[in-house]
Amino acid sequence: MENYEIIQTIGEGSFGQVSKIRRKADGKLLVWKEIKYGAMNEREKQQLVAEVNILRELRHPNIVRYYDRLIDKVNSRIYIVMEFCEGGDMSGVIKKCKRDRDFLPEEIIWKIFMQIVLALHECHKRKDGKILHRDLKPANIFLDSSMNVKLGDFGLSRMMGQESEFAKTHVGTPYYMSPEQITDSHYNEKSDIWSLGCLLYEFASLSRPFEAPNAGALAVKIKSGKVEKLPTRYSEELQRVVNWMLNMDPNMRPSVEDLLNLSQVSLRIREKK
Ligand SMILES: CNC(=O)c1c(C)[nH]c(/C=C2\C(=O)Nc3ccc(Cl)cc32)c1C
Repeated sequence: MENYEIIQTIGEGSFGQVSKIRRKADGKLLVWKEIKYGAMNEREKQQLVAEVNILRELRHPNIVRYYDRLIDKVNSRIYIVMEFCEGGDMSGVIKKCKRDRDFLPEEIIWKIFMQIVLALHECHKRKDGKILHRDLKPANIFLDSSMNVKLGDFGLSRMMGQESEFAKTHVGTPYYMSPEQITDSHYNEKSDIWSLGCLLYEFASLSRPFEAPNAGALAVKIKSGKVEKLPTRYSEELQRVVNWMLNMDPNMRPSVEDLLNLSQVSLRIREKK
């Protein structure tokens, strides 16, 4: 801990406080996420260690970079040191757009979407078992200083997924939960695609596809499969891709590969190179 200086707390990440820190050796700005593991049982602790090890392996320009982990045994806390993204998270961007009544230009939406698809591709393509995000939402999508999009909080979600006791005391309203997760809480990569569909919907309409005051009413809405159309300012193509990902049948949803081959996405991947 002595290698870092805490600057300020910048957010309540899922399951832990996120603070902006400075590495003393070179003054580099980073963040750390504090996770209190005192209340975890043995299995959950194993899971946490396994998932931090997953984080360490993920190296991709669109995934928040893991730098270090510090264990404070005295206070049963683990600190995960990660990349600082000075643009904050997409939930902040969406709130600002809403406040200013300013829709995101379609061009920007596709650029953001393309980078998240690339990040998911990196995780889904892994040899030894896919890493499923399980918690794709605007608050887990970060922007760095050059507007590059970074998927954050990766991997920790298995440990913190709905099924774990530890998470039960921490999880918010699961707005992006897929229909199959509600019925048989069966989670696979097509559930990540459902959440990605909810994300893309929210970037365009600045509101969630399914809103409800509590988890019960939310489940009814998600199971109804009814979704408002996007604002008419956006193309048919954007509407079609959202509808494709929000298909009630997981098998009818696109794979990450299908999304990479979309003209709107592949075009921008080539532009990036
Ligand atoms: C208002 N929000 C901010 O100012 C903000 C900024 C500038 N950065 C963040 C958050 C992160 C950040 O900058 N890097 C991160 C890596 C992992 C996680 Cl879970 C969160 C972050 C936040 C919440």
